[in-house]
Amino acid sequence: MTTDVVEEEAHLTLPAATVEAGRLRFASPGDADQALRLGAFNLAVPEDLDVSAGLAFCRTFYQPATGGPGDRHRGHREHGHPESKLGYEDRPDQVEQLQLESFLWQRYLPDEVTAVLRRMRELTLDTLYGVFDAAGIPEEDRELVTGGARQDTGLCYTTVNHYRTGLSDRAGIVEHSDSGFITTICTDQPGYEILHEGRWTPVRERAGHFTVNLGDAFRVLTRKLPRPVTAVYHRVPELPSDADTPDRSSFTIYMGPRYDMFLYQYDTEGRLRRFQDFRAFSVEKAGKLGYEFHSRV
Ligand SMILES: O=C(O)CCC(=O)C(=O)O
Ligand SMILES: [Fe+2]
Repeated sequence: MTTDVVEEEAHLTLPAATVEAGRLRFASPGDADQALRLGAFNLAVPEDLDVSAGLAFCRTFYQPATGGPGDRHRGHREHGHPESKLGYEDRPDQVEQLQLESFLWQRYLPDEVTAVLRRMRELTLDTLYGVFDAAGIPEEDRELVTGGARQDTGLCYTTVNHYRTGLSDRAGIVEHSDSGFITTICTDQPGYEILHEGRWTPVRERAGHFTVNLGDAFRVLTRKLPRPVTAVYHRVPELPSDADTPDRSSFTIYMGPRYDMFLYQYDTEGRLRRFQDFRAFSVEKAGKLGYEFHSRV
């Protein structure tokens, strides 16, 4: 008798959390520990949040403008977004992306998309504060290190990603860590992988959940604390073109320091110190990874 051995690629299941009445709750204390160590976890999509307008926008933003000048669903490749320091980017991987600061959503995006993003911004803020709790960051320091995330005076933006499967011989999105404190990702398909114990590992999708990444600003802040946070290295490998499957979409909410601020770090005695100018840090990081830093920042 022969036994068929099905080689299955090892998938990783991320720890899970929910936000209830504005407070982040991990499924267990073990999930909280693992989330900080991995720098990634799943966050339940609240029952009253319908993300479909956001995913629909991922499938139209790059299309040529057709409607009147007021059509904010399309035409973002050519738009220019003069008010934004970020805007549209045709990247060297499969992704073309639109990045817009939160104070510009109302101006440039369809109303129903702005509504979804605002709700996700609230959720991301509650989640950030929950991770600060888990990492032991004193409440009185949070305004300073985030530049006022609660008042929306830090840097908050959305990234809208279209994975162009027609472009072959390039990654979906190249490996990177996110630069800020936190990124909440909503996607319609698997593909997200993290570097885990030295191996690129696909992450199992958890239905009804966002993926949350913790970034460089968190890693720097907590490096010398008893519970250091990892800035998760992540990527999406090249996605094949498939007539039966629409191109992969994702959109995110990012929160980090403003580029005119400092990154901070606790020393071994727990004293908060300036670490590095965040813009200089970002330019240096872009240089190491071989890409151009936003020319308008
Ligand atoms: O699309 C994804 O799953 C990840 C996107 C991402 O890493 C980013 O926008 O920084
Ligand atoms: Fe990312």
